[in-house]
Amino acid sequence: MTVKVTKDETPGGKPESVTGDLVLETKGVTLRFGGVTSLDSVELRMLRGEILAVIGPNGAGKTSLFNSLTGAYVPQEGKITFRSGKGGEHSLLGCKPHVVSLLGVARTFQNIRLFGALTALENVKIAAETRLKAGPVSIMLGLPRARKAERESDLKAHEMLSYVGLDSKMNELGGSLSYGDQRRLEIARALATDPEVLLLDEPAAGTNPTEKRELEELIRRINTERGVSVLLIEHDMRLVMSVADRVMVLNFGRKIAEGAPEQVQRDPAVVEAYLGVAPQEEPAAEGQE
Ligand SMILES: Nc1ncnc2c1ncn2[C@@H]1O[C@H](COP(=O)(O)OP(=O)(O)OP(=O)(O)O)[C@@H](O)[C@H]1O
Repeated sequence: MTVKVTKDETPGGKPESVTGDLVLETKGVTLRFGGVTSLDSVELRMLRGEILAVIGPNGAGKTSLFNSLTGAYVPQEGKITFRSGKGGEHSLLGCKPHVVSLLGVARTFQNIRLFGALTALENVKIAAETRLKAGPVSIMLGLPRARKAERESDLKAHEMLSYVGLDSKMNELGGSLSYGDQRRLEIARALATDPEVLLLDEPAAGTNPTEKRELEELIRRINTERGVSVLLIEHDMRLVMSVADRVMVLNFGRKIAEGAPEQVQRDPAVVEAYLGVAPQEEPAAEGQE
């Protein structure tokens, strides 16, 4: 794999919330579509407070894993457990996506899913409202509880747009924003649900080099300032190697490697998965067998 790997120093270091306990765990997760096995006994162990990247060639099963963790797909076998920092252990297998979000696991999508005809602010407010306790009846009747919920979601949406650097664009339509801004808007929307774990599916796809650098900085801030554990799918190896604490590699639905970025990039199985051929042996030095 021809990527240069230097793990940048994280400004300010890791938050104290990195405790080393498991926040998300899968055991033997297997997902099949007819004859295609897109996940094959996948074991994921994500520590609270870490940035864990999931990489692998096209079709390796990365998005299938995200979809299984967030309730969009229901694997035929295995266990998926989320351990909330607020206490409680939850099985996510077969959970409805909105329940997964309420429990504290939020995501963005590889193919951006925003309401193009709503403003940036409205897009984030919708997500913020899912956290609040006002039901449709109290909203229709304009009851005090509903008005309070409306104010809170408005505040939250402003806060999150400002956090991702989109406050000056809050009244622009989601569909009219640049690709990089749409990706950040998706992140703001996910953050508005106050997640403990954030799943980012190819957040750098389609962004320019400046937007990539800003994204890298944003992912670090979300992790260090907000204490959010980040699971990251990304093809941009420079970004992965720069922000990830650990990397897990999938190929044909199976985990083939896991470890520190610099360790994983030297792993012969990973090099082979990316290049399609086994790495060349170093030629023996003269005088050696
Ligand atoms: N809904 C589905 N129906 C049928 N097959 C699917 C479905 N979703 C995923 N697959 C198959 O599962 C395998 C893994 O796909 P997946 O999208 O998870 O890979 P990926 O690693 O995310 O790929 P990429 O990097 O290209 O996004 C592929 O063979 C794909 O065709």
